[in-house]
Amino acid sequence: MLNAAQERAVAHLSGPCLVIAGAGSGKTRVITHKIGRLLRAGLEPDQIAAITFTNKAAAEMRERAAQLVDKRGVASKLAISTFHALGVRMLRESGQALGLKPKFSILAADDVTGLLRDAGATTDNAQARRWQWTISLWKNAMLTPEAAARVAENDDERVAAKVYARYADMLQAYQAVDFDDLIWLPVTLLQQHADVREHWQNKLRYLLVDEYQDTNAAQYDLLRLLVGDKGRFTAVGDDDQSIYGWRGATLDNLRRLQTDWPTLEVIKLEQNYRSTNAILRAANAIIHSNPKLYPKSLWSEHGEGEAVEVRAAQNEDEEAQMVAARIQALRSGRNAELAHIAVLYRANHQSRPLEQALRRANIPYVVSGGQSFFDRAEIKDVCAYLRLLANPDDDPAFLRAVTTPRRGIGPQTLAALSTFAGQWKVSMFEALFRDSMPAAVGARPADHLREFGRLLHDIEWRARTAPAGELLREMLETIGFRAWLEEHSDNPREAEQRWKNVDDFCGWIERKAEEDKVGLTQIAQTISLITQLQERGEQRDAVTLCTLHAAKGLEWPHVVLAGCEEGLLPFFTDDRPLTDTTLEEERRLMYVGVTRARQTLVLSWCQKRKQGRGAAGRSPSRFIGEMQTGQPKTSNKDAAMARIAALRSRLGAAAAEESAAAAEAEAKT
Ligand SMILES: Nc1ncnc2c1ncn2[C@@H]1O[C@H](COP(=O)(O)OP(=O)(O)OP(=O)(O)O)[C@@H](O)[C@H]1O
Ligand SMILES: [Mg+2]
Repeated sequence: MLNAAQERAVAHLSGPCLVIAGAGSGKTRVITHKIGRLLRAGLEPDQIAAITFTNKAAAEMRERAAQLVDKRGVASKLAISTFHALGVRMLRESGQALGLKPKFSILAADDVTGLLRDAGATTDNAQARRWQWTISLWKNAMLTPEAAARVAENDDERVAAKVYARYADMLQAYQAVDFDDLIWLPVTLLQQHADVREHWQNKLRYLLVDEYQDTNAAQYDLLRLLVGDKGRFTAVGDDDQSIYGWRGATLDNLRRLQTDWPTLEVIKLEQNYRSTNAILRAANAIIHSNPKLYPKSLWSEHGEGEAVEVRAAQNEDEEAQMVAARIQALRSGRNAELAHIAVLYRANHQSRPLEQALRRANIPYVVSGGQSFFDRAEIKDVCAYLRLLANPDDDPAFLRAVTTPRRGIGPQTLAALSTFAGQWKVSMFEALFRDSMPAAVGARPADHLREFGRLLHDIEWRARTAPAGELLREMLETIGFRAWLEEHSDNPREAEQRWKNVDDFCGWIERKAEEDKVGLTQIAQTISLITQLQERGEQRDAVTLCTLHAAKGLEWPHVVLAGCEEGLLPFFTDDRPLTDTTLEEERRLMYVGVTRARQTLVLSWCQKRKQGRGAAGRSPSRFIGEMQTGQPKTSNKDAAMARIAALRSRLGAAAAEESAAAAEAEAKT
């Protein structure tokens, strides 16, 4: 169940303990087992606090802990949560000391942007977001508005500090906190109020922290204040998986742990229990190029396994089709469950072509830790029309479509229509055509409603002959959807992006209709089926689509890492060129991705990718080269190795050997 080193970490209860080890070596397992050990040592479940990085990870940990401590009800009392959720709890219970009422509200990111627009007396959303970013960094560095004003280095920052001061007053007046406050207010609370500090130190007798490498300075302070000088805590982490530097996470926290607690027991785990050696070799080779805080090399007893594959595609659509084909091959060839397959990527926008290809191939999927293309408001709006076409009795779809755009139909009218439909036991759409409907909702609203009904009837009728894409575009034109988007977006750029999404969606419908030789109504039926399944959460056997950041800590038997290209992974642009620091962080991100795979791993990249209105040529990620040679290289050699990778994947293994040998020779010179 546990190896010797893990057992040592679990058994060490007397003082502070740090487990520092590579991916898949069982760090999270140490935490769950240690929870069990602490319970057996006599601690009450609510005296144990375990901190994870995401809510999803917290839920998973509670599940695993429940299996270990078979007593019913015990696991639900454990304080397993994210740092932020712990902060909420502390503020609700003890925030009065800071003048915060227990019922304070927590602002979402766009609420904050709105407040900052007011605080800075501007309508410029982009400017407000820049302030938001700066203020967030200040809060994470524990700087008050006054302190921020002192450290501000230029005019922009001085203005931001003024906005910060006004924003802080607004929060106080509204009894509201933002996300960053959830860490630094508890820190302030514990620093300034000895009685509160004592209270929480007695309440939480043992602290366990997963993914410690991604904590920031404020979180470290919270940890230190909570455990006091007794040092009753265990932190586990991997310096090679630190991927939140851009949000202020700092590896200094690993060093600080050793200086702040001289008795710290540091335990390393070497054996990996997750992956095959082919995958681990790739991971080791990539991370080898980064400077080392704690050198380590992963190995496992899972045998060599299948070679890591590199595949090139012409563009992102072809890449997505290739991913879909790969999934089908895994399913039919090896009987793989869809839940055992993940497609990972660097940037959220990469999910769009992937989602479209999976839908076209009827492969169920879930998008985790990011927004699905099909979840975007504008796409859901269009889908509401399609769902209504597929099934006129779909009342939720009716409600969305009939009010998008507004058409002069208000909530009262809809409430009256709903009551009327209920009396007649028909759907709202069908109710539109009952003779007594106008009497129930009023003459004018009835006209608007019927006009909407006629529009849909007309589309349904024409869908029998007209090509799907054309019809859909025409419908969007008729209802004035683009103008509506413009009205309901924060700024022209956002409106344009949203319209582009809709346009993409129409293009996708067009292609699907041509390929499957079907009309709009049939397509609408497939779409509505998948959409509803996803909304009801009934998608148990589904492929996971996930950004690399959200994939941390998770594992799947089969992984495809899409978009392994220069510019995307590592990510950089002309405005944001790579520095040593960002390149190292990108490399760790690649390492996180590669180490999610248990049995098979495919890395794919595109020779061309859409950019603005055109498409730009791309070259394979330097990390592919690093993986294939296993050596850190000079930049010259990089380019040659990238060409080798390109050749190998383009020509297929056998044919590539000859050309690759030539390129390899070139690389040596
Ligand atoms: N001693 C062990 N015996 C058998 N399986 C183990 C052992 N330790 C860990 N595992 C398994 O290995 C896999 C990886 O473990 P775990 O997720 O705890 O690693 P981790 O170090 O937290 O990885 P990451 O760095 O990705 O978060 C899991 O499936 C876990 O159940
Ligand atoms: Mg883990």
